[in-house]
Amino acid sequence: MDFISKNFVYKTLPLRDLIERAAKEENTEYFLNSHEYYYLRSLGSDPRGREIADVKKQFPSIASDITVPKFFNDKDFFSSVFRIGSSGVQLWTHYDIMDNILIQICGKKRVTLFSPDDALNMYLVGDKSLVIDIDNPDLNKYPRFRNVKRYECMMEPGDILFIPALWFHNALALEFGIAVNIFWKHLPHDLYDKKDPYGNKDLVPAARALLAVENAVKQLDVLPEEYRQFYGKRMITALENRFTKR
Ligand SMILES: O=C(O)CCC(=O)C(=O)O
Ligand SMILES: [Fe+2]
Repeated sequence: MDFISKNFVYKTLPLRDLIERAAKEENTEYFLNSHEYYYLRSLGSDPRGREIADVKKQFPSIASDITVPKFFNDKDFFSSVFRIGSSGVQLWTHYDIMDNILIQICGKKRVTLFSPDDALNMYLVGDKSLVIDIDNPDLNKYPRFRNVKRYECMMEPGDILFIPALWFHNALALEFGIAVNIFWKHLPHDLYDKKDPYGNKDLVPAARALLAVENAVKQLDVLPEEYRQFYGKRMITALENRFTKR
């Protein structure tokens, strides 16, 4: 999946049909073409997406099939999300702001992780990396991606991967797959954005800081280009001096 060219569309299907279609490479019933891929990221039942995904609430008859390991306190639970997809679907590299366990239920999946320390090498737009093809990256366009340290694992049914908050991850399904991931709040709850059904909005102080930077950059717009560039560089220096550049 490519969030830049948007090579996907959102459609509705009963869960049974989704599973049947996603498990096959070719389908007689389809939306766009008989070889299309499917990916479900479950949500809450509120169509405006304000309810939080919870397998226990939205899929009560099958929820007890999963035993969630006790990695966190019940009061910190945020959401449990179904991830069901065709073989070959690759989810773009992104970070989430909560600690997370990804439970693989069926199918093989390759998960590639990059440390938050590599944030400057990831070419981020929001929570996503512009480097879509991590196996064959365009190093002319994204030269610093050459420096990243890559961590890779193969997940098989029954495997659980701990994905710490801020760690970039990219998931490539090597077979039709069913997974559930669970996000929880490992920081004081008031730091999290209350209107965040996906669990991927930046922490409140971080979002404020990012907005302040954008506003600061806008202040320079009234200056001649030469000055804008110069003070842009001074801002970069100010930030570089405050944060370790790894
Ligand atoms: O398994 C996937 O398809 C994606 C998993 C993911 O992004 C997550 O657990 O946060
Ligand atoms: Fe994720």
